Parts: sequence; C-alpha cells; structure tokens
Amino acid sequence: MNTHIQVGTGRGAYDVRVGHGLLRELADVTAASGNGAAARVAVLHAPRLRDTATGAAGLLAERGLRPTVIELPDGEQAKTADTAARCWRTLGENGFTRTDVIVGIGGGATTDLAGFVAATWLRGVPWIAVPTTLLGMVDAAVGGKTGINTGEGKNLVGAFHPPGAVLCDLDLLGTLPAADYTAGLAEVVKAGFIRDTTILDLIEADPEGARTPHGPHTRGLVERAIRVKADVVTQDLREQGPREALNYGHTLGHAIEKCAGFTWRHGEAVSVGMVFAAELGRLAGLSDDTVVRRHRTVLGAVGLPLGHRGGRWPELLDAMRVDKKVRGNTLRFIVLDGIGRTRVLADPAPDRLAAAWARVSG
Ligand SMILES: NC(=O)c1ccc[n+]([C@@H]2O[C@H](COP(=O)([O-])OP(=O)(O)OC[C@H]3O[C@@H](n4cnc5c(N)ncnc54)[C@H](O)[C@@H]3O)[C@@H](O)[C@H]2O)c1
Ligand SMILES: O=C(O)C(=O)C[C@@H](O)[C@H](O)[C@H](O)COP(=O)(O)O
Ligand SMILES: [Zn+2]
Repeated sequence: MNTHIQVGTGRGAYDVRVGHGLLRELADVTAASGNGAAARVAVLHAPRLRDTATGAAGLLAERGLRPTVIELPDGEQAKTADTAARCWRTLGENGFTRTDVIVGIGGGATTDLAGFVAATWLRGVPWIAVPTTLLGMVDAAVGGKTGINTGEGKNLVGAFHPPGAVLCDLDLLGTLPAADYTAGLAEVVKAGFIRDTTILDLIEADPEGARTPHGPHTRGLVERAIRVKADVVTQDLREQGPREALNYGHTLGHAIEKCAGFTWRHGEAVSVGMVFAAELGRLAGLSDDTVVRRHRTVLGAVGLPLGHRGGRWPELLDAMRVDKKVRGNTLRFIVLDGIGRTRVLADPAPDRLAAAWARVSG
C-alpha cells in the first residue's frame, strides 16, 4: 500500500505519495496536471537517472504525451543560471505552453532546478517531482522551494512554486550511494529535533538500521519526516514565520557549502550546522548540555560529521550574512527551545558565535 500525504498550498493541495512502484503513476499524475490539457512533458534528470528518465518518457509517450528528455549536470552543478537557460531554450524550441509539464527526476539539486525552470517558464507551468535520494524524498521535493545558487551563495535566486505531485518511489533508493543516503539522514534528524522526537528515538534504538536504505524503519522515518515538512509548509508556504524552523542547521550549513565551493554534501554541512546551532542555543541559555550531547550522539551514530576543521571563521561569518533569515544587518538563527521546539535567536553577540564555532571546529 502506498501512502498519500497531503500538502496544502493555500490554493488547494497536492499529494506526496510514498511507497513502491510509484513510477507507474507518473503518466496519470502528469496528464492530470495543466487542467488535464498537458500535451508536452520535459523530463529533466540527473545523469545517473538516465535509464529511469528514459523509462518514464516511454510511459508518458504511451499515454499520448510528447516527452522531451533533458539531461542535467550532476548534483549541485545543475543549480546554475546557465543550466536553467539551457532548459528554457529547449522548452522554447519545443513549443512548451502553460499547460505543458516539467518532471524532475533526481536528488534535491535536480528537483530544485526542475522546479525553478517550471516556476520561471511562462511565469509558471505545472511540475511533478520524482525524488530519487533520501534527502529529496523527505525534504527537497516537498514544499515548493525551488532555486539555483549564485557566486554569492546558496539558493539565492528562486521561487515558491509547489509541485502538482511528489512521487517517492522507495525502490529508487536501491542504487543510491551510502554516503548520499547518510547525508539525507541529516534532514530526517532535523525533523526529529525540530518537531517529531519519535524520529530521534527510532534512530537511537537502531542506528545501523537507520543507515540502511531498506532497513526496518526506512519507510517510517521517511513518512515521519515528510509529515513534519508537510505540516509546516501547509501552515506557511512563503516562510513568513513557522517555516523558518525547517532552516535549522542551515545558516552555518549553507555558509560551509558556499565557502567550500559546493563540494560538501548538503546534508553533511547541515549536520555540522545543527551541532553549531545546538551549541549556540546552549551558550544563549536556551538549552543545556544534554541537548547538545544528543545532537552529537544521534548524528554521530548514523555517520554524519559533527565538526569542520578546515573552515575560516571570518569567511563563514560573511557568507552567513546573505542567509535569507537575515533582516537588515541582523543575523538570525533557528535554535532549539527544548527538543522538538524551535525559536529564533536574533543578533547573538560575536563572541558567542565565535565560541559556538570553536566547539565545532576545534
Ligand atoms: N527545496 C528544498 O526545500 C530543499 C530542501 C533540502 C535540500 N535542498 C537542496 O537539495 C540538494 C541536495 O540534494 P541531495 O542530497 O539529494 O543531492 P543531489 O541532488 O546532489 O544528489 C546526490 C547524488 O546522488 C545521485 N543520485 C540521485 N539519486 C540517485 C539514485 N537513486 N541512485 C544513484 N545515484 C543517485 C545524484 O546524481 C548526485 O550525484 C541541495 O542543493 C539542497 O540545497 C532543497
Ligand atoms: O523548506 C524549507 O523551508 C527549508 O528550509 C528546508 C531546507 O532543508 C532546504 O535546504 C532549503 O532549501 C533551504 O532553504 P533556503 O531558503 O535557506 O535556501
Ligand atoms: Zn536542507
């Protein structure tokens, strides 16, 4: 049985479907987009998902739709203005109209780019996400944040543009490299610390099982993390308030990614960012040692990094100033107010920030 989790957009809702054999549902959900008037479908995919994309194109063609397959650069290299421009060119050459559809097949980088192309082509056309990484399923493909990076930082150009449906076919995780699976666990753990603490209990009880794509708790963890995200974005699609909680660990995490030239996996950078945020919350008197220790235990148990020895603090601090939570000159961090609850910590003193950094870089 597949699970359907609904995400509200303010103008309706879409399904996140989780289970097995879900690619078979792609043609139906695609044909139902664009008010049922879709004729053309662009299938944007990561290089390693070529066979899956070709198979999907075949299913779309059998349904009477006209597929155009576009292979993107791998991973983070796809999230550029150049790649988006190449996609726009292909859409133009193939006469894509407002009722035609974009499908993104790949990890979070692929679905971020595919969603961004859909948000910008003709000022917005329908799109379907087929996430193929753990991180994509539990986080990136859900919630309608789409975007690309610029030289100045991570996801600095983008749009809120919810998909018409998200198909999380767990069968696709079979080929995912172990390190990418582990990186995805960072966003699962994030969902545990900010909201659903049962996630933490499940991982602590069986960290080895949690690290296994077809482990005993995989589906439960995936569904729990999706429900956290679905609840939050249904309340606050455009990040006016509650949605900021989903950015836990990302202020330093994004800075690490940018300063390392996007060579870190997103989940690994977020892992270090969460330990940093936990230390910052403790230094601000909002949580205690046990909270910080639990971060190190859970993240460490699944093999995620807890620190970053090579970073240059002044450069990271500069990078954090373009974080989207900044208001004017005020840096704002998401910190825990006890496990399962978040709050904003605005303008922490520079020596407190440096002290938290020392705890993850020493
Ligand atoms: N929009 C959002 O709300 C949101 C949320 C979280 C993360 N993100 C973004 O998501 C990106 C990270 O996503 P990611 O961790 O999925 O990384 P990714 O998209 O870079 O994929 C990681 C690697 O796995 C490969 N891959 C993907 N699926 C595979 C499969 N089934 N088998 C074999 N290889 C496969 C990819 O080709 C890539 O090399 C970042 O850009 C991050 O900013 C966005
Ligand atoms: O969906 C959200 O909101 C998030 O913050 C989820 C994050 O995991 C994700 O990495 C997101 O892309 C970060 O957004 P940004 O607005 O800080 O670029
Ligand atoms: Zn993230």
